[in-house]
Amino acid sequence: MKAAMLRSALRRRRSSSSAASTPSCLSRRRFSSSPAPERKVAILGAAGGIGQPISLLMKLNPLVSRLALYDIAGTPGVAADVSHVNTRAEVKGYAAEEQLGQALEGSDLVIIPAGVPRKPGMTRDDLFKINAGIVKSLSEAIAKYCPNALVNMISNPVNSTVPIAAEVFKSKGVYDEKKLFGVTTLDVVRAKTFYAGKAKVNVADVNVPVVGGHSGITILPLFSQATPKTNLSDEDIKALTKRTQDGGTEVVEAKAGKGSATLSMAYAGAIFADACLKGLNGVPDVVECSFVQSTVTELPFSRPSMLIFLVTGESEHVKLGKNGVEEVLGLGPLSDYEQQGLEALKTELKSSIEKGVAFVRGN
Ligand SMILES: NC(=O)c1ccc[n+]([C@@H]2O[C@H](COP(=O)([O-])OP(=O)(O)OC[C@H]3O[C@@H](n4cnc5c(N)ncnc54)[C@H](O)[C@@H]3O)[C@@H](O)[C@H]2O)c1
Ligand SMILES: O=C(O)C[C@H](O)C(=O)O
Repeated sequence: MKAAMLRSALRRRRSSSSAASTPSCLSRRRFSSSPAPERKVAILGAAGGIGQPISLLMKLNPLVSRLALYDIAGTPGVAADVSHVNTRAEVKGYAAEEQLGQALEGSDLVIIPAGVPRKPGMTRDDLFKINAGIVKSLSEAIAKYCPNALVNMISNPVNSTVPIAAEVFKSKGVYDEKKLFGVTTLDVVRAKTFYAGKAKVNVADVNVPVVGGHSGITILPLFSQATPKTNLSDEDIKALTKRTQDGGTEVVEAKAGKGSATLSMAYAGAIFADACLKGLNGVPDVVECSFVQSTVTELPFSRPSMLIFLVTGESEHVKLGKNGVEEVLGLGPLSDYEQQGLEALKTELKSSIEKGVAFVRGN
């Protein structure tokens, strides 16, 4: 049932006009004379490697009317620079911690790329030590100043930072699982690019769902559901899966100590943020993959308030609506290889989720 719904939603999405599937900053709607509803977007970590290009992309998005750029370093320059772009959004920079409240107040959507990136030889989990604290304090501020905003978590390790934010929101009594998203769109972007290259099809026509979390084997691309259908061999599918799982490391190594993916991430983050804004604005059939809480699981709730993402933590196809996640669409039919991948990722994903939860609970 869920699989059929998913297929039909994805079909609708592919066949629909640009409204649901083309990022607004890339669509001709930016020349439209009728403005979309007022929407405030806050970017926390706006002066960083991801923060700067995603600030620009959100400034280009006609769905944004106010753009709040917050960082603990370098904000004034970035805000002044971006503010000169002649598009709808009014840009304001917020530079110090005491300005965080103002940056967040009235936000419909908060995008979080704050935190340190990997260097060669590191895992995403190695970032936990620093980034967990950053995400916790930013989440506390969101709970205080804009508890109803949608939150797009980019900071790594996503498999733990999303549970951290959820636990903070729960502790403040403002948690709504429909509004918290781990941004895994970059895995989808990569899977599409690599599939199109291998299958020699037009990348613009390609769709590949990616489920699971956002780290190594927890990233599970579902090439069996990729469209257009092609006759790639099992070996090709294995190689594509591995390359998608290692995509972040490929960039980290190529940057040789100067950080991780920033430009492709900003692109992916802007696509996901745009989908959230479209959902808020009531555009129908907006479907993306994201790391969200879900009760679609065969596992029992082992602790009453423990986070159970799908099967202890899966990315999901979510249909976005006026309140955030409107519907979790499920995994769809998996090949044997994907089913094995799903089983294999559970242990790591479960432990990353529990690590995040324990960090906030102090145990
Ligand atoms: N989800 C994904 O797919 C994905 C992809 C790429 C990178 N990332 C992650 O995104 C994060 C940022 O990467 P980057 O390359 O932009 O790093 P960066 O170091 O270039 O930028 C991070 C920014 O965060 C700011 N910052 C630090 N602490 C802050 C705080 N308390 N409040 C506000 N801002 C703060 C820094 O001043 C800096 O400007 C990393 O954790 C990285 O691993 C995630
Ligand atoms: O790989 C990283 O550390 C950054 C990010 O998660 C990515 O997938 O590019």
